[in-house]
Amino acid sequence: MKVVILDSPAEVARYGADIFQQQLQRKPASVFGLATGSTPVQLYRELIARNRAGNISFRDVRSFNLDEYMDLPPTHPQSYRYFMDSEFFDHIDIDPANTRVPPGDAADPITACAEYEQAIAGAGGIDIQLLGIGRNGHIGFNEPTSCLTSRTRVKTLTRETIADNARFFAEGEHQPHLSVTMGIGTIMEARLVVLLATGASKAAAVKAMVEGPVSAWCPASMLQMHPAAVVIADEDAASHLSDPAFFKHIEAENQAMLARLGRG
Ligand SMILES: N[C@@H]1[C@@H](O)[C@H](O)[C@@H](COP(=O)(O)O)O[C@@H]1O
Repeated sequence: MKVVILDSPAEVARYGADIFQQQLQRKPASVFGLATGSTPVQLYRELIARNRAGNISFRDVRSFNLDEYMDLPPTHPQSYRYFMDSEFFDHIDIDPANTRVPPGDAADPITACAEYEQAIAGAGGIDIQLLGIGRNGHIGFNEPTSCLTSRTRVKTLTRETIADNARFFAEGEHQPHLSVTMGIGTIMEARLVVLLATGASKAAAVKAMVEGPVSAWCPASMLQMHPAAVVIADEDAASHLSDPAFFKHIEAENQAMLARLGRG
């Protein structure tokens, strides 16, 4: 697991956007696994700006989102489909038909989850999976105790996650307690995983993910087993790590090596 610690959320967004840009230059028809939440919004804005400037194109990209609430119609402002359209897809040159979000409103979610997995496999698998992290270490909606090899399925949200996300719902408004999420096994099959973490509220989860035992109590800790996972954290989110200076040293060495190889 590579850990990159940067000064600010803006730098986290730029570093993440650079990874997507390099991937698009290598493979214009990339398959992206995308995430919602407040953390990736700046990265999406950065990608939108680069798309508008003509530096990158999403014309041939296909995308699969990580998760969706159960029983919220795609037109609901808190649905993740609505979020992705309004925060990202509506502002870039992606073909809307190539964007998929898990089937939260399917009449038969079990069959629909299996079809979602088949669609990812049919697209050739995910090149980059973008992730945020919940305060309890969840990724997607894979809450603590999730099976570490799980596939796309219906998941019950913890009380903590429901409370964390309540800020997005109006008082008295129905807030789903169920979700459809890619599984941890699904995420682990992505060729590259990029997890963004910003703010002090994520510091304990980041420490558990990076330093803790691999455990279903911290689903993100499974990324320690991924051959190509990059955690991009700001100083606040990295503040509980035992030795942040070591990760900075590694990154400086990596950048120097890339510069020597002419890939900086
Ligand atoms: N299902 C999403 C996750 O994919 C996201 O990573 C997490 C953190 O959100 P935020 O980035 O707003 O802190 O919240 C939600 O529960």
